[in-house]
Amino acid sequence: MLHVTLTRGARTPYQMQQRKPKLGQNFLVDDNARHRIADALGDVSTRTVIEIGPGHGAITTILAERAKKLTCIELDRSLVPELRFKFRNHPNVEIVEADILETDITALVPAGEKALVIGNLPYYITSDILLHLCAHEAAMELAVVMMQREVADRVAAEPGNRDFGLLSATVQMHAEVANVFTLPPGAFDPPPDVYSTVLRMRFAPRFVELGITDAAGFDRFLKLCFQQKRKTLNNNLRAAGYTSEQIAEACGAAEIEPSARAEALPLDRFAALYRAI
Ligand SMILES: C[S@@+](CC[C@H](N)C(=O)[O-])C[C@H]1O[C@@H](n2cnc3c(N)ncnc32)[C@H](O)[C@@H]1O
Repeated sequence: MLHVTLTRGARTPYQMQQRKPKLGQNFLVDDNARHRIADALGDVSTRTVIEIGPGHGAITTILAERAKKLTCIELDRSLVPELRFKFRNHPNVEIVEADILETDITALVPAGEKALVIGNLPYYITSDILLHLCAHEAAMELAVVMMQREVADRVAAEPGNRDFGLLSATVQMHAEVANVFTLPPGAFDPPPDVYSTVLRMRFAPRFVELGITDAAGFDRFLKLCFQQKRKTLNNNLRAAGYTSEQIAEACGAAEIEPSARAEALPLDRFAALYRAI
């Protein structure tokens, strides 16, 4: 007979065989941290919560006791039976085997409600997940998401900061972003090579306020402005096919120097430039 003695935080033989680094599987093993991240969602007793990548259920276990409804999206099919077994006595918990990027988040949220989203994200697709959340912003109030610290710094950066870029501008058009806390690699098993930061994103699209009627067109325009981060707006927009005259005129109307770089512009200036051009 095999006898295994487990210390707190140690993995069972079952869990060891489950780890798939390609799926970004760095499991949260710091007990205090998993409570802090769950607490950052606030009162969920009347809410629908969507968890991205429940893994072995570090955060799920806490929210299963608190949420009115908890829907967990897990891509790794070998984790799904374990999760379904673990939460078999929680009728409020649903484990869905799916790729979050292929999931219609809006369809998971009952009509008239706004969901809360939580996740210790798989880091290899963090930006894609953030953009996917933004695309479904109307169905959500808040997301509390953990990601590599450097990516979180970029998402939360303000104009003029060297971290401010396309990801910052795009996400900040859809949500107010706040840094919640940062964790060292030792909070995870296996420990990643990087620190991790939890961000709170409160969905509050700014398109109407900034006079943008075509959000998708504006997102595409931002990509052109940041095409080459170190180049001036004039050069990036020239490369995108605008003439010098068009750029000079639009920059004049938007009160921007054509020699400015996109990383220095606040969102309302991008909006003014888009409207003018
Ligand atoms: C960083 S782990 C977090 C696991 C767990 N929530 C925790 O904190 O310990 C990321 C989880 O996302 C899952 N995952 C990876 N890619 C995914 C995708 N495209 N859609 C849904 N889940 C995914 C992984 O299998 C893994 O369980």
